[in-house]
Amino acid sequence: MLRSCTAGLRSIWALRGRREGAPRLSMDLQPARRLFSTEKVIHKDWALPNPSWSKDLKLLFDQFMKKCEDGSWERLPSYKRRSTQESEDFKTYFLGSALQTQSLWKKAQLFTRGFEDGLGFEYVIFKNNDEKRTVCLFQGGPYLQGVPGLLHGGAMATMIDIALGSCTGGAVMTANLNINFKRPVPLCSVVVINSQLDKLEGRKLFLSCNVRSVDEKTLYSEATGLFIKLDPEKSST
Ligand SMILES: CCCCCCCCCCCCCCCC(=O)SCCNC(=O)CCNC(=O)[C@H](O)C(C)(C)COP(=O)(O)OP(=O)(O)OC[C@H]1O[C@@H](n2cnc3c(N)ncnc32)[C@H](O)[C@@H]1OP(=O)(O)O
Repeated sequence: MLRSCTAGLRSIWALRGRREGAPRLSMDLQPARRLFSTEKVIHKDWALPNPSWSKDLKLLFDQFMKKCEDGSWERLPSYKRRSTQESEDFKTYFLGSALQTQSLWKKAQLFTRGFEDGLGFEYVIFKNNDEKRTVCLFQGGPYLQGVPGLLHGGAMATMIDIALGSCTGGAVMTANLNINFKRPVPLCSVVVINSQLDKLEGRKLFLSCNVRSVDEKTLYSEATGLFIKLDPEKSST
């Protein structure tokens, strides 16, 4: 698996500098073109295959895309930033004025999408709305190392948080996350995070997930999470 990651990395370096938003490109661009390029990066859907994806990840992706054909599953797009009304509402109703400075808001982006292809978090989430569950396919790149050769537990926790969050809807925040790390995850390997909504109690959403290897033989982690639907009457900051 590490070998496939190294092969992927070679193509990443080959692509470096030619990708939208890469530092070498944007340095010498005219302001208007730079803005155009930035816009393209922001609106790009990152939950799609790129050359760093391993064979396992691509195979699973294709299998789930097939499941989407009858409408029972949907692939969730993923952006560095939301520019939707939903995001605006979140900003207006739930964030304090301190966080609303334009310059900060423009710079901010989802940190899992801040790495170049293959180096950090490569993932895609598929959702089954009827069954209130999601499947997240995740390949953690070399910049997510903790113990040498292994994925950092914090990186795994991040993905678990995102995976559980994908089973919710609307404006929610994580109130509690409880993870049992059962086996270490090899760096650059692909894991499958199966998440589900177990219970809805007023504004409280109780969720759980497990993280397994592609062949399902290894159980890496199990987790539960409590997410709270935000109350527009209260500010979160
Ligand atoms: C609109 C979308 C925009 C989209 C934009 C782009 C998004 C693109 C996707 C990114 C996906 C990333 C996913 C990252 C997800 C984070 O990283 S979230 C960040 C980490 N979490 C936080 O910082 C949360 C900090 N905590 C808080 O702000 C507040 O405690 C909360 C969670 C909002 C709750 O506050 P509250 O609304 O005042 O609720 P409160 O009345 O205290 O409690 C409500 C109920 O929950 C219970 N409760 C609250 N906390 C706990 C707890 N820890 N344990 C047990 N029970 C609890 C209470 O006991 C109460 O129970 P009941 O009395 O109703 O039975």
